[in-house]
Amino acid sequence: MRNDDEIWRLVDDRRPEYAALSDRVWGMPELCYNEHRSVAEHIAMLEAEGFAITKDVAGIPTAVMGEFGEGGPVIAILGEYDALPGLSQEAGVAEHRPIPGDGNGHGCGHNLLGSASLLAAAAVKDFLKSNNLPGRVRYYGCPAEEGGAAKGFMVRAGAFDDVDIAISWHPAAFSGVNEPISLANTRIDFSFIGRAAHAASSPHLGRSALDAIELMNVGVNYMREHMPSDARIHYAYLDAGGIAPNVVQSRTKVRYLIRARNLDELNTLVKRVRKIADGAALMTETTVSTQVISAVSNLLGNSPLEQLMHDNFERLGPPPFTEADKEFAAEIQKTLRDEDILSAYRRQGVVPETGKPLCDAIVPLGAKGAGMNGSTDVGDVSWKVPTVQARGATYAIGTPGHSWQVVAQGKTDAAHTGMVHVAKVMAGTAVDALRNPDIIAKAKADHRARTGGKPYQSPLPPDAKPALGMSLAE
Ligand SMILES: Nc1ccc(C(=O)N[C@@H](CCC(=O)O)C(=O)O)cc1
Repeated sequence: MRNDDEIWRLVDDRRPEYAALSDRVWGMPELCYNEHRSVAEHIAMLEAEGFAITKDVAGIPTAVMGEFGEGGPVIAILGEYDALPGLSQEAGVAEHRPIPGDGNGHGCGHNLLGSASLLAAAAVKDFLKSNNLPGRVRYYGCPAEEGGAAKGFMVRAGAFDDVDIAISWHPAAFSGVNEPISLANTRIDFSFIGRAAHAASSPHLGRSALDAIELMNVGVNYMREHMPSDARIHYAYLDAGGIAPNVVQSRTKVRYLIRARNLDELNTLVKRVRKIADGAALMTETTVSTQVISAVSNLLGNSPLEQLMHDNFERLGPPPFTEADKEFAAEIQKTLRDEDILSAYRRQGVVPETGKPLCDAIVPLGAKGAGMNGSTDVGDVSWKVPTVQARGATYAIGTPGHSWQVVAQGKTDAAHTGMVHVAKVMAGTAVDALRNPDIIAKAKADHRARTGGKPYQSPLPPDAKPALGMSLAE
């Protein structure tokens, strides 16, 4: 029997337990640093599997690490389990049907992300055991990917200092090695303080903190034409100053999310946004203070690991979706526009096909897609240690990210099949690296060449802390 067969069987055997874990986490969608029940599910599974468990990684109550093995290289497999606000949705239906409750939903598929990564780590554990191999496999349960930069705080606290390589994945419409392109970003809250006054009888005595935000937004809107074209700036009002139009708003808060190709471009933009905020405060005779909520680096690729993971994809073939899987995916596609589907192909750099609801091929390594204009805190792990990510098909082609359609497809057989499939790819990649130290040496050399040997620098200001217990709308 080939060893890669053994590792894949170790993954397959666990499908029922890990599909159930994913479904339970789907059913308790928790946000940014509030994933207490979800991490408890992951801890219970780590205990059942016999991992040595470290809780509260980096002082974060919803972060966990499980380790198995002795000596040898350290392979980290990264999982996530946070959900998104406003995306509550019934499972298995092809229409928008929110569930009564808190409104949260697994609109980025992190229920699958965490379960597949833990599944892969568990299979590698048993492989190490049965083959009596030196080496350590770790599962990192990472919270708050959606806006909390938890992995950045974990890296900064030293949680990856002795890791040799890191492996992760993300649910997607296509299967293949993830193109290692994402935007660096930071979230900064700007709080303005003015002076309240009767808006009709003494408006001249008031100084509007709401005007300050509006002028800041206008300033940033004018700046947009004069920034790198792939940079992004978004904002959300956290506090517009109250509901009374006849009171001059004295306190307001706006959250800015600023993104750029790399940290240098990001830092330049952040300085300009800060100047605009100061300008708005000057114009309105208000004061402004700021708090950095999160910051993440762009992704750094690693050619040897990408090749290794791609070889695993090729050996395994595409996920074995059934006719029933395709039928439901086709129902989901009826809720999408042709433009959604075409743009999904374009983003992958793959020639569009019609009448194909689910991925049935492996995206070629190096296919030139549009690049990811989103961000991920895996970026910070990737600057610290050689890192590779898969994308694993779990939903219909064209499904937009962060949508009710992702949530609706989060518990399907297709989702479970995609989860098991990508767990095999990750476990196979880990086992190949464990059995062949040369691969790890090559991955490290590639990493050194890309970073120029410069030690990792956190984009987080030294006084920034994980935004624990903070609701996203605070
Ligand atoms: N493979 C993926 C990784 C991240 C995301 C994503 O949507 N991330 C969020 C949060 C990123 C952050 O702020 O760190 C975003 O870009 O807005 C999507 C696909």
